[in-house]
Amino acid sequence: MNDLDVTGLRKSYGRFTAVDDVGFTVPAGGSLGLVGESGSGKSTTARLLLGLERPDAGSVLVCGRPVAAVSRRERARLIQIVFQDPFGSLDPRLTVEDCLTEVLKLHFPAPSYGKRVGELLEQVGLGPREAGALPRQLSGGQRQRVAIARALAVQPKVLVLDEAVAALDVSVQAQILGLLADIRAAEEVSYVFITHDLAVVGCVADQVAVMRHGRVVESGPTRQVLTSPQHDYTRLLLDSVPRAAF
Ligand SMILES: Nc1ncnc2c1ncn2[C@@H]1O[C@H](COP(=O)(O)OP(=O)(O)OP(=O)(O)O)[C@@H](O)[C@H]1O
Repeated sequence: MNDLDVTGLRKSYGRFTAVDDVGFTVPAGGSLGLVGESGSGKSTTARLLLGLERPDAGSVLVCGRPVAAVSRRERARLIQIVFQDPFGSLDPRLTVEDCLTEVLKLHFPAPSYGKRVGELLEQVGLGPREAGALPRQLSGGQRQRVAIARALAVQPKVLVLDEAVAALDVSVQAQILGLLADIRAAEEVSYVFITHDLAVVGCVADQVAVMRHGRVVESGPTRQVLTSPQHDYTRLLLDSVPRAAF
């Protein structure tokens, strides 16, 4: 069974259609890059995947379950998202340890969460020093690691990363992408990488779907799409990549 089956998604705001007949699948443990320039409908698609907005048409199934029809709590166990700027999503008053404990308490009945918090921090390359820190005492890369740990704490089937490394400098980007690749190799989780950056896609995605004006204009295995693009728009995106990353 696929981790994610997306069919015929459509979302309009007034007369403007932001997402138009978008479909893709992600197999178990797979990784899909959803690319396109600003305004192409990527973030709207992300909100539809997460069930944060209802589509006008189409469906999102995570492991065969429709996200629109399950409870919020159950949905959180199916699909999680990490945003570009975790500052906005991390509670500034909670230490890293308290932030992770809070999520674990919501989803798992256990007398002690300390061990699991330690495991999660280790998984994202953080240790006891960061456990006691507040978000403002961490670097951007460390905060993003905390956001990833928090998302993984509920053991979701699918993790959506919406421009999750866009705000980081290139060396930290590479560290986080390497970390995500290691996590995928070790856990039963699949990724949807939403990005305008084809270099990111080249590093982490098995499959890629290229969006333009709310539609998927080209999709296929990443290497194939990056090395022999079929659509003019994909070629244009590739031509505008400033660095030789693939
Ligand atoms: N709530 C909304 N109301 C009206 N229009 C919206 C709304 N959300 C998105 N749009 C429009 O839908 C289009 C797609 O936006 P979206 O944020 O999905 O694009 P994107 O590819 O993620 O771009 P970016 O990378 O800049 O976030 C844009 O033209 C945007 O103005």
